[in-house]
Amino acid sequence: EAPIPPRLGVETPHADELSVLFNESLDKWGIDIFRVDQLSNQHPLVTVVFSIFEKRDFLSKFRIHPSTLVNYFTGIEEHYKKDNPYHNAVHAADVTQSTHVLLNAASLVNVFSDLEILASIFACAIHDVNHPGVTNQFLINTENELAIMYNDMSVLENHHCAVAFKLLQEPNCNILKHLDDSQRKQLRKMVIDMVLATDMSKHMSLLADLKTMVETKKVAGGCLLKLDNYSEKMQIMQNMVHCADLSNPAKPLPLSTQWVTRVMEEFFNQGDREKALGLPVSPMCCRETANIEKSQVSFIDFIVHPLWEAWTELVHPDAEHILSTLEQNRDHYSELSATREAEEQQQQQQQQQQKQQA
Ligand SMILES: COc1ccc(C2=NN(C3CCN(c4nc(N)nc5ccccc45)CC3)C(=O)[C@@H]3CC=CC[C@H]23)cc1OC
Ligand SMILES: [Mg+2]
Ligand SMILES: [Zn+2]
Repeated sequence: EAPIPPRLGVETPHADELSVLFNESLDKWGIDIFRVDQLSNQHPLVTVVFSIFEKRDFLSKFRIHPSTLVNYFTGIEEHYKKDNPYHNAVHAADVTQSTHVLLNAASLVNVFSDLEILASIFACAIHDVNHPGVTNQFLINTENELAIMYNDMSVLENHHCAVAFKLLQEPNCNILKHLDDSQRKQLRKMVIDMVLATDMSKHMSLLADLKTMVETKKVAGGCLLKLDNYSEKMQIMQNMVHCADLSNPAKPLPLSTQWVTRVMEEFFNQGDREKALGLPVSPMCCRETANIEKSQVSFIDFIVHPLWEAWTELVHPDAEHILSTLEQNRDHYSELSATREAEEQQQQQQQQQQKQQA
């Protein structure tokens, strides 16, 4: 019989501290996921997934042996590239835990079945697996084998799904073994639909559909429609995972700034490679000219805030505190960028004066 894994799914000398942290904050927006990474001996994804599955009683509901769960998500975690500054297992753990919190919104209670919740958590955990640390456009521009494999269509997102489902076939990794065929087929379709929707090129159409749903919900007297058809329910699940994927600027500032440093480092590494290859450098990827604070303000204004505004309306009033954190953070970056701009102008004036005096 397979051995029972350790309490939190991972061997760590900090097991007590980690279980205190989870008891306090696993269900909270703003858990320090970087501390979870440290306390879990760099197994943030395994321990977050294991703890969420336990909390939601998924091991018994879906008859998943704890060692199978640990084997599979350890394999997934190993396929997240540790030397990616941003798209690594900590990001996957962050998106998974964030979605776990969003699912607990009062207005979403009884909307999703256990299978739909399992699919959402699973989709988050695997949504960036084996990410190469560059964008779809870079893979397409360099005719990378992944772009050839997926004909330039949602190249990364197709790859993440394929890697995750292939790993299920490894020995003692099939966590879906005791689902019946119909459940397994439904889960596979839902996971693919959610992961493919994390491609930023789908953002505008996803948001448009969400806004339409919010409008119809208003008409239906404010409560969330009893969503009976698959496409409406999947729209909400896709937007929920997409919100979690775009949740960095909506987290407490000390967490948000760490994500900014990480994502810009990953973008700058791509910019270095584009320069070396004589390719045009992608937006926000040039370490010499990028204005980090300005990029955050426009990322929030054009992309993150419109999405979270719509999500907050959909689940009103459960996400108000998230939207206000996002707005506070936006003002912080905007003030920072104004101060930096003023300093730069002052320096230029001083340099001009020194030139004139010389
Ligand atoms: C913490 O801070 C960030 C975290 C994640 C990302 C992410 N960014 N993106 C894209 C987003 C839109 N981008 C813009 N391009 C162009 N031409 N113009 C723009 C003008 C204003 C804003 C954005 C853009 C390209 C990159 C991903 O695709 C990642 C993968 C999936 C989800 C989000 C990720 C960015 C962050 O800060 C900038
Ligand atoms: Mg992705
Ligand atoms: Zn992601």
